[in-house]
Amino acid sequence: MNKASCNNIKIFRSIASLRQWRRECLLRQESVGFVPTMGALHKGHMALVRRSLEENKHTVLSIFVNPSQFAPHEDLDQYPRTFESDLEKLKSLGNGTVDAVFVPTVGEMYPSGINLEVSKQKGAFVNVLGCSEQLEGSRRPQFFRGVATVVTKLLHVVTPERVYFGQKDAQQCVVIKNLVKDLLIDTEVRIVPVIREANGLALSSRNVYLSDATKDKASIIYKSLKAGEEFYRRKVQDGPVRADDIISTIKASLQNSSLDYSLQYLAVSDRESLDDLKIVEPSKGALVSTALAVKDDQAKEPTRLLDCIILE
Ligand SMILES: Nc1ncnc2c1ncn2[C@@H]1O[C@H](COP(=O)(O)OP(=O)(O)OP(=O)(O)O)[C@@H](O)[C@H]1O
Ligand SMILES: CC(C)(CO)[C@@H](O)C(=O)[O-]
Ligand code: BAL
Repeated sequence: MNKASCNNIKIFRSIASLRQWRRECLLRQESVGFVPTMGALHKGHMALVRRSLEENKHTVLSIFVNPSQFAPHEDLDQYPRTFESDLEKLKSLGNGTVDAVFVPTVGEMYPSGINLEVSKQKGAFVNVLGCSEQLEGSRRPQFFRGVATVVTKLLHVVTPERVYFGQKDAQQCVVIKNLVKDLLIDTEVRIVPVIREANGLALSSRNVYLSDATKDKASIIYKSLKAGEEFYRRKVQDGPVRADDIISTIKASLQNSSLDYSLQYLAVSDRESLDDLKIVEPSKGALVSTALAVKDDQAKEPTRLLDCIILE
């Protein structure tokens, strides 16, 4: 069996070895929780792991930098790959850590091969229509097709009772919920709140591209979202609130900061359909999500930072 063990954490590098272990769990009627990641683990990932540990007998975490969600001009090659320190972080959780880490190869995950140019791709892909095109999708047109495809493959292999995603990637959560519903996949999707630095910056693997000074300045993103939320809370006492007024409040806060950024989108959306809202009704609430391309002297390319809050 292609399986290695590391302080009791099993490392599965092939689909067959993971499936064999999964079959044994099924025979013993033991539940499995699954945390898909692209590695470069941080406390945000650990929050997903902790939630899975609480709710399942076993937990599997996958590390796979999925090529099909990257456009040819994006950072697939530079994306941080830190397997040894990822494993150390998982081990440091102690006895209550993951049972297994699944690290498949690109060849096994894409038996027909994978080309980053969509027009040159062959084989089966999954599209979740209606919620993949706006927000992130407007900036990264092939992104959710890649995410939905790889998550479908991973769910076929792991067949977990529950799968865990972070609210930071708010649109991804909506896409995955619809994917699981529409393809009749037998797993429960669990969403875990955003984990942040003490200053409010959302943890993200791509934060490693930024200097400490820029990370400090980037904390204005969450502070600005919170300013929007406070504005909403004040106004909603008198009835529905105009989305444009929430957006203006957030933009004003961002513009008053020393962060060097260009705003890719800032939207107030329906929490389920992701449709743009003109008015936020207190009974329905809204998702406020944003992406900024942040410039840093240390990095050649701007770094895209995502964040969001839910208005309830
Ligand atoms: N700060 C966070 N709080 C909660 N969940 C998070 C956080 N950051 C990432 N996650 C979740 O961890 C899972 C794996 O994400 P991924 O490995 O892409 O890390 P990431 O930090 O989102 O990386 P990137 O910088 O590429 O966006 C996703 O479900 C993601 O939403
Ligand atoms: C869900 C995911 C692991 C699919 O590659 C990725 O998009 C991520 O880490 O958010
Ligand atoms: N967490 C999102 C993964 C990506 O940006 O590719």
